[in-house]
Amino acid sequence: MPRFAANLSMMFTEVPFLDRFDAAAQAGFTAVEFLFPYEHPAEAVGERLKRNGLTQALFNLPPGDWNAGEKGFAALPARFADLKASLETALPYAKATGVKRLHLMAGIANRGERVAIEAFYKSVAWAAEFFGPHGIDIVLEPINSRNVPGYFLNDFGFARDLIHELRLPNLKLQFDIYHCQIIHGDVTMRLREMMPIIGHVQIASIPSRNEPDGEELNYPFLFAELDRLGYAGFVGCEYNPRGKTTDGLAWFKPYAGVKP
Ligand SMILES: O=C(O)[C@@H](O)C(=O)CO
Ligand SMILES: [Mg+2]
Repeated sequence: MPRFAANLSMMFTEVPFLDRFDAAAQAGFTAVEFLFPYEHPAEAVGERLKRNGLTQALFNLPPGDWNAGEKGFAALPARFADLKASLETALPYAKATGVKRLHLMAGIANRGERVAIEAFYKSVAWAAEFFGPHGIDIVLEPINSRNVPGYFLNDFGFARDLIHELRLPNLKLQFDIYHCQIIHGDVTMRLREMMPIIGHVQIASIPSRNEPDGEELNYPFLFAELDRLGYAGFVGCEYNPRGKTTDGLAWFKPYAGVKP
């Protein structure tokens, strides 16, 4: 049975960020993820997590100025110093939460340019080697160009090849099913092919990015497929609830309370 993690950047936004841990636990989640914790002290985040007996499944490394449109800088050659600094910023949050995987965002850059590709390889290797001694994986997530125009990493095949080429034991793929369906389709066959390198999975309905209970994909089939494939990681619920978060959790009822 999949182990679901509530995404606290998108779910339970009816309450302030730190209160979302309590709300997720009350709803039956045993794990959480979110995009960025950096506006809050690391100790406060860790305290909410532990108070609720939650496991931190994932969060993202600092992306730069998100409100100005930055989406990370791993593929931006001129931003390598920022990349290195961002790893130091994230480390206390990783320690406070005990997270075992961090998402490194690529940034807005042209994958047709060699300098961007070289910068990305260099940043990915640096980040993985930085966090390896801490027992933390770096995960890379292809993101569709409809949601994030110009995003460097918008192809699952490119991410797979890079992971195979770099051969770093703590470098994995973040397989967001929502993005995969929009970019390529053929989700089940891609899950089967890429399972050995998948470090994290995320879900949402397609195309609306709401609860995984309808529209284009048959999620009960995909959840069973993850089990058939022996996937033991987390499944992040990265969706925008249609209404109140708890009103949209009927799909989750059979899975509530599953221990990580
Ligand atoms: O799919 C997404 O958008 C997220 O997983 C993310 O990390 C970047 O926004
Ligand atoms: Mg995602």
